[in-house]
Amino acid sequence: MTWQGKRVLITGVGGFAGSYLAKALIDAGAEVYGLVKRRADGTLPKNLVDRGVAGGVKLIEGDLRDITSLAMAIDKAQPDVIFHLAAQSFVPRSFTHPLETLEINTMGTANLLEAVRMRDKTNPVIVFAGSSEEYGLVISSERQYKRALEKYGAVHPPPAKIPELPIAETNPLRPMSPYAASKVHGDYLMRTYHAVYGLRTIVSRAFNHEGAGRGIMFVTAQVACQVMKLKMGEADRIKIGNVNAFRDWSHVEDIVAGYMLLAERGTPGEVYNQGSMRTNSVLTYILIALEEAGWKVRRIEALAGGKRVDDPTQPDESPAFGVRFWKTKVDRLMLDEQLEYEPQDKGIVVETDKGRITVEFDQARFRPAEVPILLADTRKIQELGFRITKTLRDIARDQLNYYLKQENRICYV
Ligand SMILES: C[C@H]1O[C@H](OP(=O)(O)OP(=O)(O)OC[C@H]2O[C@@H](n3cnc4c(=O)[nH]c(N)nc43)[C@H](O)[C@@H]2O)[C@@H](O)[C@@H](O)C1=O
Repeated sequence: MTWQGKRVLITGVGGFAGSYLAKALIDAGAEVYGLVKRRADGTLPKNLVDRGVAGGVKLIEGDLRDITSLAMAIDKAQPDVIFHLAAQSFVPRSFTHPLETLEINTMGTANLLEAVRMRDKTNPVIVFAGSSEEYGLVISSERQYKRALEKYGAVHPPPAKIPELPIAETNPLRPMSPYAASKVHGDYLMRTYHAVYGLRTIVSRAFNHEGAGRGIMFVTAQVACQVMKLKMGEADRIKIGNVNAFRDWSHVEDIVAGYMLLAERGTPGEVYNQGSMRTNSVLTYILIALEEAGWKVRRIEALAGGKRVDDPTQPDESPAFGVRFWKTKVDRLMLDEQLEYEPQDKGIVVETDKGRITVEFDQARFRPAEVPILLADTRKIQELGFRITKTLRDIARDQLNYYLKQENRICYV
């Protein structure tokens, strides 16, 4: 499929991934319509302005909770392809605002599918932004399985093999937040509407994706913004939550290319992971961001004492879970379960070539339940031609550069 002249509707076009997708589609020659919520002040979404496509996207006012507005958007856009990205996407907010999350993510998805079923005559391809969060409680070792059973009482369904990594599309879905549950519902709805009504729905389960302009409440943006503040002398420490979590981080541009690929070559009714087939700890992301900002990290140690690691960012290429990927010495120690930082460690002192930096644990940033580790098996989408082009250091550099501008350095959570 060529994108030249194709009519595309993006829900969530003003969001982080939506704005990158709009840019890529416009560059490819598509006619892009974007659903945006009414803005009383008449301003354009900052993401669209930052991507340079504020004038290029045909904005349609609408709200996922209002099916009439969705029907009108479909009438107006007459789309060949719909990318359904709009969502309440911040996991902690879903714990404090579960109903809002369900309304937007679950009912909103149902509204969109109903609007397409009732109004559309062209049967567009619909690519749905599912999420790696749907996999949730992934079991990585016997020890972690035992701990999960102690903490949650049950792991359902029980793991067929341990480790359950890397995560294939056939892995069990064990959502660990209202956000994740809302995405599981959307995922199943998409496939139901394919099976029952023949809608051409394709589910993407993207793992974490980052880059310049990532929402400030997400961890990579929190880290990059705070590191830049340190560099500019505007802060004296970094505040963070759980540094033991492992995530499969890709650059948003790679994921957006994957969304387009799915629309072009994906099979309706199917599910595709999108990710980097790497996994790194939040701690590594902090240390890498410090290095990309100009510090050389020599050693780390718990603030409360102990858990000392020399040369923590030393590259480690040894395989983990049968996959060979870039990681650090500190990742390796954490994956081997030799190292884990607890809230009572209070934080970490990072010794660098230019002095010590404090990374302080902030209790408010820990979650009621946590997804411990994510590592994508992306062989299915690779068969369509999917490739990752950016490294973790590329991602950190891109995010740091965004915070060189003072007006972007608003690190509140
Ligand atoms: C694919 C998936 O990706 C995203 O979900 P997420 O993985 O929850 O992303 P995050 O960047 O908020 O957290 C990553 C990890 O980092 C830990 N963490 C430590 N300290 C802080 C901290 O200070 N802030 C945050 N936000 N997290 C922290 C936190 O506990 C978690 O383990 C969304 O786009 C979601 O919509 C989505 O679909």
